[in-house]
Amino acid sequence: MLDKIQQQKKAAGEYAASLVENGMVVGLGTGSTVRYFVDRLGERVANEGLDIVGVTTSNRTAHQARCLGISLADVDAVDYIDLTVDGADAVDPQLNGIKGGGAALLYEKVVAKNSKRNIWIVDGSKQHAELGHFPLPVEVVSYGEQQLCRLFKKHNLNPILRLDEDGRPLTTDNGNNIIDLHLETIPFPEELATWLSNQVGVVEHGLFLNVCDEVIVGGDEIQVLKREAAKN
Ligand SMILES: O=C(CO)[C@H](O)[C@H](O)COP(=O)(O)O
Repeated sequence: MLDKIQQQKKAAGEYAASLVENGMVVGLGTGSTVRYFVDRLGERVANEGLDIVGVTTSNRTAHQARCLGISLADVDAVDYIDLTVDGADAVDPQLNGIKGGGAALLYEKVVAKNSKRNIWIVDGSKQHAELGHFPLPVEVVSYGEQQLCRLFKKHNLNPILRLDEDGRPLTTDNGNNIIDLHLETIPFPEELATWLSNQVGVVEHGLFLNVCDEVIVGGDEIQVLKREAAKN
């Protein structure tokens, strides 16, 4: 029996899978919500002969998709991605968000930037009036990461190097590490994003601004939030 949050994740994932059409190149995000989406896509491939090519954002999702018989292509082997479905850790009313709780933010951003349409699938707990509630992941090269931590501390960004279950610095699929910034709020996300991108040793940050076109919130009734409507 799934708890309420899992039910919402499943509902959002399965709804998003119903939007995928024959012939599409589909970006496959990462995380527990995307897992439901990919499961349902796999069912559609097996039962309906749905003909799609997936572009994955992590080794975990690639493994799941392969096991389900979903054809995959490298991001560089396709002209563009028709639709990417991904999860999010926090979403604000303008459909900006924080991603990277699952440490896949770099490939997620590369795939999102090469997609015509980006949909995020979330449970209700991910919606916030302002970003910052969820720690902001920053992917960094390991060489000099303590120097970056000191710099972030100096700027009151409350950095904590993310550890794996063995207590060692967590390594991403790209061999980098993650520093989480524990911020109460992010009043100026654009400025923070630019500042982070300018720091040597930062590979990517988890602020996804003006990326998402639609958010699907799972529940007894599915809510679909659209960027155009959010802007008005
Ligand atoms: O950004 C991500 C991974 O890097 C995930 O999409 C995000 O963490 C949401 O995960 P979940 O669906 O498990 O709540």
